[in-house]
Amino acid sequence: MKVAVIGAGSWGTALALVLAEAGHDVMLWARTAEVARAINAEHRNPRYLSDYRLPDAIRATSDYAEACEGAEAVVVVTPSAALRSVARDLAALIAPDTPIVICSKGVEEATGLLPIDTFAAELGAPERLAVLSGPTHAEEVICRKPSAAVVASVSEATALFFRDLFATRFFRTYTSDDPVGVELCAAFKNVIAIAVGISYGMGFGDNTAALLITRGLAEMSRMVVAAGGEALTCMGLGGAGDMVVTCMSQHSRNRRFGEQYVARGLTLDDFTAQTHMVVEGAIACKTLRTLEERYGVELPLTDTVRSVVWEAVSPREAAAALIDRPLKSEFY
Ligand SMILES: NC(=O)C1=CN([C@@H]2O[C@H](COP(=O)(O)OP(=O)(O)OC[C@H]3O[C@@H](n4cnc5c(N)ncnc54)[C@H](O)[C@@H]3O)[C@@H](O)[C@H]2O)C=CC1
Ligand SMILES: O=C(CO)COP(=O)(O)O
Repeated sequence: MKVAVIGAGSWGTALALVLAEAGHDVMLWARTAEVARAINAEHRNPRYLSDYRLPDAIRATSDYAEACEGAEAVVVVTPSAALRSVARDLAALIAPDTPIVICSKGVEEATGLLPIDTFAAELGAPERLAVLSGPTHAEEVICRKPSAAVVASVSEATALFFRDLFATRFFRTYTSDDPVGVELCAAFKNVIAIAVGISYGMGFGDNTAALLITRGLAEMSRMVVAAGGEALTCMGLGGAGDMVVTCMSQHSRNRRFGEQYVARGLTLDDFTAQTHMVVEGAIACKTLRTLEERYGVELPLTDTVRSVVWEAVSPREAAAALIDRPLKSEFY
């Protein structure tokens, strides 16, 4: 099958490899002609995961029309902040029934919309839309370490289509009918990974990390249920699975941002300038506020991360405020 992958950062590059290994012809869209040229000439992405040779079945372009020409499926892997403009660009280039899967993790800042809803607002036809999420660091997928992801869609046929499109011996895929739950979990776990990173950066230990992860899962479930998703999704690959890997893995940018930047008084701009990578949790701690207000749920960890990253509250002050919260029952 001919598959267009939109976005040639770490995750787009790793997913292109998965799709090539699954036997598809992949056209990878990169933002710059220089990256596309290098992938075609040297079979390596010069900016991300550049140690790994990419299969010959992956070709690259910086031209949207060329990427989408003849595509039988579209895989979107840009930072979440770019999703609306990607949806607008794609609208004119792909057939109205071409299936699209979004692999970005975040919430739209201006509207509080989840990725599928942002796409549906531009393209209609939510049945052909899906999201893919899970505990899947690109750095491990690119060297074919066994990993698994969930594909969620309101349409069973679309979920099955993408499940089968990606499935390989090292990348196992499951389906879900709860895109809202999967998308919210994906946005949340990045915020909690920043909190865990800050906590380690302050010299706290594994107990504190487990406390943040578990209370983060409670916060995640409250929001998912309030938004119409299923609590069980929070126990799945896109929930607990991704929460654990993002909070504990050396590969996580969100955790690294918390541990090596926020805890040391450095900013998001410092991180971006040094790595050219996206820290979705730094944006999500702001964008989730819209949903917090819309659904009237309490998100103390998300609020705390936002206050430290954006409102100049010191990590020590923020930790003290959390510890001093009134004692209560665990689940009610
Ligand atoms: N890296 C990973 O292991 C995983 C990442 N993701 C998600 O995938 C999405 C993309 O992340 P990565 O591939 O890791 O990015 P990255 O941090 O490796 O690189 C950023 C990429 O975004 C591109 N970019 C920046 N602004 C853009 C714009 N306005 N329009 C189009 N492209 C733009 C850059 O050219 C670059 O290709 C994020 O939402 C992330 O949360 C999901 C699962 C795993
Ligand atoms: O989503 C991811 C792993 O599943 C990537 O997390 P980071 O963006 O923190 O690296």
